[in-house]
Amino acid sequence: MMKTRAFSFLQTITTYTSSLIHNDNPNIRSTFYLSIPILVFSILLSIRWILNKKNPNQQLPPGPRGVPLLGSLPFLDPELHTYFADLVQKFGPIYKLQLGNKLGIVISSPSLAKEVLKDHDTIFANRDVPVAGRAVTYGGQDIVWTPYGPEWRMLRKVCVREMLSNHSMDAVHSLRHKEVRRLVQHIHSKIGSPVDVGEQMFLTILNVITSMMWGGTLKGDGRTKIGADFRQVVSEMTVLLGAPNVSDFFPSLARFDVQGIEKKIHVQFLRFDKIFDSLIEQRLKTEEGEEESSKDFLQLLLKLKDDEDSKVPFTMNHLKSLLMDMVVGGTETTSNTVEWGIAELMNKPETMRKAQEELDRVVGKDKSVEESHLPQLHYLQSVMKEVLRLHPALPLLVPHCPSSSCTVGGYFIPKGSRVFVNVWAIHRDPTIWVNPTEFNPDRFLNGECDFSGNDFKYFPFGSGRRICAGITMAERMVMFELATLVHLFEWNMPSSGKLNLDEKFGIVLKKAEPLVAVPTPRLSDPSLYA
Ligand code: HEM
Repeated sequence: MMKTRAFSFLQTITTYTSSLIHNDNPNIRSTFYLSIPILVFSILLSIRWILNKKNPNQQLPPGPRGVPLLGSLPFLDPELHTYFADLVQKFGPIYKLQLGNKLGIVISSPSLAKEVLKDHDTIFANRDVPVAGRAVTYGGQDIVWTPYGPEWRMLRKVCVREMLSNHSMDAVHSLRHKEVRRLVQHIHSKIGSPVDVGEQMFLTILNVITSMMWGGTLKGDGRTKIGADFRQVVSEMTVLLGAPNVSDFFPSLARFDVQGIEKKIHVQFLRFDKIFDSLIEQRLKTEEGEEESSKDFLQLLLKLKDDEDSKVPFTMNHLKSLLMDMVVGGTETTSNTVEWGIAELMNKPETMRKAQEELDRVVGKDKSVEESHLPQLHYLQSVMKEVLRLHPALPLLVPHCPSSSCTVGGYFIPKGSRVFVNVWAIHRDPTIWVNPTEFNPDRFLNGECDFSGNDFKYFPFGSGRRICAGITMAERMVMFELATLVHLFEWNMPSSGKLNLDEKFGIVLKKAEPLVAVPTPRLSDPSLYA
């Protein structure tokens, strides 16, 4: 039946075509020839559509229709994490969004996240490098954006082994101690006046990271002034990295940089690049005269660069990209988490009191918090987990990109799609969490969830091969800063201020309004603040 219909359809087309070709009117003939490419294109599109329909393995996930050419781009809300979460109601836990020429796939359930990050880990361990990411990492030569393969493995191994492992962290324990003491002194000097909590956390983690990397810290006036500049640069970079960019969705338009994102981020990039160049130059100069200088990360990297035997060459661009990853990737994520922690505790005084009681019990009222106390602070660990549940620093992780086409949730996911795993939405799913929007650290007290990425209802650091490279440092710094601030100070809003817990999306989630709070000393021994 089908065959007969197809045959008679073909016969009609052939007769009609032949009449047009042999038509005496030259206008009709030329119109016919002009319409051939359009006809061929339409036939090809129809064949693709029919094939997709016929083969269930090639069925794309559902999703909004969008408008011709642009797809859903005109409707994207800048608060991508909540916008994506809202669409789940209509399209379910896996849906597609046509973003210009790019196909976006949004995943919002534990079982689908497991398929992407565990079952098909190798395929999804790739990245779709945005123009802005490429611009700040010497063409995408860092850990975050390098495609999955030997180069990425080499970079990640270098970083984790030499700087971010438990062993390396233990070796530089005194640097963290020194910076946290400096933080306490600074806050104590501001007693009774408003303090920008996020800024102070940022300066502390920045100093920890830079002192580990090249032995440099900001002190005195420079700590606040230069540190605040650094913070602004990092913050602008992460906002630009998270912003939807026409150049990514229409690569052929990338050279026009329609929104000016590449230009803006390049300006910020140059500021860092200049700092890195001068640090490297200084280090190379001092090394000429020294037999054995201090073994910081930069020195190890410079040595690696000169190692001609290594299988994957380590270049100066790799070196600078790694410095960039640590400074940009490690600072805002960590400092925003502590800022959220203090804000949530201030908003729920009974949780603040519980945390303080635990600190008084474990540390005492006559001592300062040391890193050795942290494993015994079970309630505070639950506070940290709860903060990262409600406000995961990277709410959509870093988007993944399949290196070959595959099937997820029964749907076809084409090679090269941009895959957003909405960990923020999973962490607030009412079918998984009781009263999901309530800040309640008690839910973690049974020790059930950890950061290993094996539990797909809770994975603030991601999961699988691309899991965060800095978990050890992040955990230690968040806990150490949080414990110290809660143990030594009471925090209140300025009389004119109101605590605001709204979020603002960038690639890194932040508070819509910075937390500016007034500290007062909590303990009576003045030597704890010196
Ligand atoms: C609370 C603090 C932090 C959180 C919540 C966090 C979270 C994450 C997440 C969700 C990812 C992406 C995982 C994925 O794509 O699936 C990531 C990647 C990464 N993070 Fe973190 N991070 C934090 C702190 C740090 C720190 C302190 C460092 C280093 C100093 C760091 C270095 C990195 C790097 C290098 C990557 C890229 C890994 C790769 O692509 O292979 N992060 N982080």
